[in-house]
Parts: sequence; C-alpha cells; structure tokens
Amino acid sequence: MKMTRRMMSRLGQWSSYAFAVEFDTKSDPIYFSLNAKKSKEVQQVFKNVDANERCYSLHVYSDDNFQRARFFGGLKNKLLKELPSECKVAEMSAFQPNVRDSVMRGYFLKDTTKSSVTERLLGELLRNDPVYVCSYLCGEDSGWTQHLWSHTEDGRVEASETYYVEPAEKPEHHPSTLNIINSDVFYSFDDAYKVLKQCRDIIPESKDVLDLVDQRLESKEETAFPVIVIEGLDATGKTTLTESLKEALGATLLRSPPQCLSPWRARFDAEPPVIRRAFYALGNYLTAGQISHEARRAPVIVDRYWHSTAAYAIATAVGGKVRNLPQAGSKVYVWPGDLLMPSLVLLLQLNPQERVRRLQVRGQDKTTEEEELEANSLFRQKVEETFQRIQGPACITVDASPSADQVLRQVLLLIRDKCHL
Ligand SMILES: Nc1ncnc2c1ncn2[C@@H]1O[C@H](COP(=O)(O)OP(=O)(O)O)[C@@H](O)[C@H]1O
Ligand SMILES: Nc1ccn([C@H]2C[C@H](O)[C@@H](COP(=O)(O)OP(=O)(O)O)O2)c(=O)n1
Repeated sequence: MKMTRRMMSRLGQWSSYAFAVEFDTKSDPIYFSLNAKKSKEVQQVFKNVDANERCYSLHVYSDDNFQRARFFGGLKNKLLKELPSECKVAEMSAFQPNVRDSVMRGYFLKDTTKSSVTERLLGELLRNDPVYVCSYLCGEDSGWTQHLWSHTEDGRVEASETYYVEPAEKPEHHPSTLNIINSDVFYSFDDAYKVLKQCRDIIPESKDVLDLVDQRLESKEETAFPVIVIEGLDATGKTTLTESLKEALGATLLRSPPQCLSPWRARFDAEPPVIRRAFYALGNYLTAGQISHEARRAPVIVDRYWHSTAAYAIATAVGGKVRNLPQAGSKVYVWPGDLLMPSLVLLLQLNPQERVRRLQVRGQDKTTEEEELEANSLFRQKVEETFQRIQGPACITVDASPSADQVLRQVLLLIRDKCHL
C-alpha cells in the first residue's frame, strides 16, 4: 500500500483528533473521540442513527487555506447531486480540542440505501481529492467503530485503520471558532491582500480589485474632523440616518465597501468565505483612504465598516447558538492594528418585528422575508452580539425604533457629546 508523505504524517495524528457532528443546528453537536482499544464500558455515541444504517465521514485536509475553501465549497453540492436522495448529509469537523487552526471541515453521511453509489463516490473522492474518508459500523454491543480508508497503489480502496468511537466532552471552544483568524476575519491589510493575489488565476476579477486597492489613498491615523460609523443589520435605518446626518452636520458620507467595488460585489459574494471576506476587508482599507482624505475638510459619516465585516463573518462561521461564539475579550474581536479607527461607532438596534415591517415597506416579499427571519434568527442574534463584543473604537447602541426624526435627534446629541461637534 502506498500513501503520500503528507497522508502518513496526518495519519500518525489521526487518533488525537476529536470530532463534532452537527445533526441539528439548534442543539449542541455530538462530540466523539477515538480509541485504538475497546474500552470496558461501551457507550452508544450516535443515538439518532440506526445500528443498520451505513455511515461515513469525509474531511478536507489541504494545508492551503485557499484550495481547501474552494474544494469544501463545491463538495456539498457534489454530494447532494451525486449521492442517493435518501442519504442525509450533516456538517462535521475533525479538530484538536482548543487548538487554533486545527479544524478539518467535512461531512457526516447517513445512508439508508444499500446502494453501492455512495461507496463508489467516496472511493473516487479519496483517490482524487484532498479528503480523508471513514466508514462507521455499529457492533452487536451497540458500540461504534470508525474505519479510516486508504487506497492502494493499484487503486483499490481499503479500510486500513480501525478505532473505537467514544463520546467526548464538549470542548471549551466550539470547533467552528478555531479557524476564524485569517480564514474568516483578517487583521491586517497584507493578510487580506495575499488571499486575493492567490486567486488571480482562478478569479480574474481579483486583479481589477487589487489594481484599485494598489491605487488607494493613503490613510493617516489622526484625522482633523471626527469620523462616525453607523452600523446595524439590514433595514435598521442606516441609509436614512446617514443621509440625514450628512445634511445636519455638513458631513461627507462614505460607505464600505465603497461604490468603486460594486461591480465585483456579487462575484465575490458567490465565493467561499475566505475569499469573500478578504474582498470586504480590502474594501475597508479603500474606505479608510477616502475617510482620511475627506476628514481633513469636514466630519465623515460612514455607512458600515469593520464591525460589519467582522460580525457577519464570525456569525456565519460559528455554527449553532450564540453561546458558541468566541468569548468576549477573545482576539477575534480586536480591531486590526493597521486600519484607521473611527472616533465613534453607533449601532442601530431594532426588534425583529419592526425590522420585518420595514423590510416589507421597502418592498420585500412578506412571506419570504418572514421565513428568512425565522430561519436566521440565530444568525441575527450572533451578528448583534458580535457587533457589541468588538473592541477598539467605542460602540454605542442606539434604539432605532422611534421615528426617523427622533433617531436623528438622539444620534446628534450623542455625537455632540462624544465628538464635541
Ligand atoms: N426611524 C424609522 N422609522 C420608520 N421607518 C424607518 C426609519 N428609518 C428608516 N425607515 C424605513 O425603513 C426602511 C429601511 O431603512 P434603510 O435606511 O434603508 O435601512 P438600512 O440602510 O439599514 O438597510 C426604509 O424603507 C426606511 O424608509
Ligand atoms: N464593510 C462591510 C460592509 C458589508 N459587509 C458585508 C457583510 C454582509 O455579508 C453584507 C451586508 O450587506 P447588505 O447588503 O445587507 O448591506 P446594506 O443593507 O446594503 O447596508 O456585506 C462587510 O463584510 N463589510
């Protein structure tokens, strides 16, 4: 049997990995670990899986962040398209508990069919792609074993290692929080720039974005006039308020991502998180240059900035409930050292019902929007919580439910108080 050197080095550590299967996004994942020996007391790990169901897992292992992200992004679609429709696919991670960057994302498959399609597809993936494949069997004593697959030189697939599956403690850090830095959120210009540079061959639009970024205005730490950022979820009233503030303060209004990136936004929104988030991160540096330039002459109001970039990225990356977010004070919430800091950040907050009403007034379909709101209620809570955990410039929450005039008055008072305008 021939294995690549990379695989050998990984396999040596395989038993040190823990695993998390997300059968249901609203509850905690099922955590398990591996043991080379059978323990005396057998514990049933997959309570929701029938003993006669066939189960498999696959994990993407490439060390290249960018290659891993693109492959993982397409993998679910491939599985859903090519596996028998009865096959259930759940998100899964292999990780070293509480170790940064140790997560290998993947999927857990429950197959009630006895068709050979699943194993054939997994065999092909094992041969051609950077994935680990395992199958799972339930013994007569209800204990599960995991069988790690490998392929021989002549192309056959075999289960080469067997481990006993044991329930594991919930780790201190949810596995989805371990790879956030430089995969979901960037903390320097260079780290974000590197990602788009890597994409140039595959996403030609990256070159246009990098050209614009190369020509960005210089941003200075100190500004003559205050810089006020308005943040909040969609439809909380940012556009309405920022336009009124512009009038009331004789200010310049800017937004992030800046207008000049609009032609490429949809293109990057369709890419996996690492690329999409690098695009928005660079947008902030473009906006920073504009802020620095404009704040020499007048106060500057900014519609969304780094709080949005970080909060949406973290809320999307972190699975399940709000309590899975990295703890307050974690490094992931720290403002990038090389990004111009605003004088004040105001966060518009609105109850979900009023937000839906405003979305409807703006012309969004009621039923779709309500469904979306329900499905995304956890997501919204995580965005709002993350907004408030970000450290750096002062972030003050503003109740956005009164009339537009009242919100404006309240915000002007705050600005006068904090920025002495
Ligand atoms: N304070 C307010 N009271 C009632 N409706 C508002 C208020 N502020 C904004 N709106 C309305 O709510 C909708 C969303 O506001 P908008 O400013 O576009 O939000 P955002 O820019 O945050 O997405 C718009 O139709 C707007 O006219
Ligand atoms: N500075 C910014 C602005 C937006 N984003 C991202 C975060 C979300 O994925 C979307 C939110 O954009 P959305 O279209 O809802 O925003 P508007 O309603 O246009 O203000 O953009 C960002 O990452 N960084």
